[in-house]
Amino acid sequence: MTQRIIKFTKMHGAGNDYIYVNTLIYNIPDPAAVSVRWSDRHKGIGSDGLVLIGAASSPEADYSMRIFNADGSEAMMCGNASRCIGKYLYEKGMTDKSVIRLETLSGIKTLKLYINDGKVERVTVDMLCPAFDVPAQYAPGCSDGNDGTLLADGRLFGGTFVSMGNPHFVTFVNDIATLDIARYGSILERHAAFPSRCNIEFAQPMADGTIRTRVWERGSGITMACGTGACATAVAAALTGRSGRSSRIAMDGGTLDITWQEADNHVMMAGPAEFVFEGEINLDN
Ligand SMILES: N[C@@H](CCC[C@H](N)C(=O)O)C(=O)O
Repeated sequence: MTQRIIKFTKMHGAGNDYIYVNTLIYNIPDPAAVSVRWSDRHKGIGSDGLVLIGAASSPEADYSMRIFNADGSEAMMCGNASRCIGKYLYEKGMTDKSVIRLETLSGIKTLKLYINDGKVERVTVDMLCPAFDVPAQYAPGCSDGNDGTLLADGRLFGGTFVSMGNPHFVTFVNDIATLDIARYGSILERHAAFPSRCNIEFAQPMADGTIRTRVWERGSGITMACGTGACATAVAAALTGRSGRSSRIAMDGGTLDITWQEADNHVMMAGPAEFVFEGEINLDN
């Protein structure tokens, strides 16, 4: 019988906050609906979504991750959650490995934990290769390859489509501090160019060498950071000559260090992972 009282852990990576449940102990029968209820910042726990940690189906992996956005949609990958899972598994004694293989819907990702005095201080994730498989309907108003220009509420946004296991449209702007990202992000997420909707990154290279990036996430709206979005931004910046193969992506909730390796084409993401609090909640809430 499914237990009704579920113990959960709230964690964040650069401010991108999720509710984590160990499904080796607790069964969540309808995670999409639970994510909508629990993510609510007024009537629920409050988060950008729900993350389920479970057994891996592949013998190559140690554990698995499933990620649901705040609107209940399931995503293929989450960069910030994968770092948090590394910390969760190690500090809760579920592994003593400092290299963990995590199964996701977009492949097995390798996490490397940097441990000091029993605490995981930083996690690096091998995010595998970026893909530029342009959505079928990306053609309207677009130029060549994965670059295009999209119209949203009277403003044109030139950008690059990058898949990091999930879809991203990275648009470079020159008014990042004042841009109304809720206005434009909500329209671009559901633009006809993106049949499966899209995560949107608004980015601007800054004088200090960082790339200031603000995010509108598919299924969750404005978030403080997006790991896959940071990777997509770094790749788009490198492709368009705005940066080299390594970038510091400065998001609202923290900075992620991204390197797009020349040797194997893999994108490496490094950043923090933090516990916020533990709690328990009735599955029916
Ligand atoms: N916050 C995430 C990505 C979460 C999923 C995304 N909203 C989608 O629908 O693809 C990250 O850190 O990568």
